[in-house]
Amino acid sequence: MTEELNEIRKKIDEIDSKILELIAKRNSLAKDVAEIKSKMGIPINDEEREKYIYDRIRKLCREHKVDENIGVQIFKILIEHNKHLQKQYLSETQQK
Ligand SMILES: C=C(O[C@@H]1C=C(C(=O)O)C=C[C@H]1O)C(=O)O
Repeated sequence: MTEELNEIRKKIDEIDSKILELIAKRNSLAKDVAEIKSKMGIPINDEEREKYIYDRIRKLCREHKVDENIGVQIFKILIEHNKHLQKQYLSETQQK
C-alpha cells in the first residue's frame, strides 16, 4: 500500500517538475515579447489575444476533461505574471 502510494507520488513529482519547466519556458518569452512591443510602440496588455487564449484553454479543458474554471484560473495567473515580467523588464531596460 505505502509502496504504491510512493510510486504514485513519484509520478506526481515528475509531472510537477515538467509543469514547472514549462512555466519557466513560458515566462522566459516575456522579455522577447516586451522588446518587440516596445519597438512597435504597442501596449503590453492585449485583451483580444487574452480572449483567444482563454477560449482555447476552455476548449482544451473540455477535450481533456479538466474543469474549465480551474484551467482558466491557472492561465489567469500565468498571463498576469507574464505581463508583470514584461513591465518589469521594460522598466529595467528603459532606466539604463
Ligand atoms: C505575451 C503577450 O502579452 C500579454 C500576455 C499574454 C500571455 O501571457 O499570454 C497575452 C496577451 C498580452 O496581454 C502577448 O501579447 O502575446
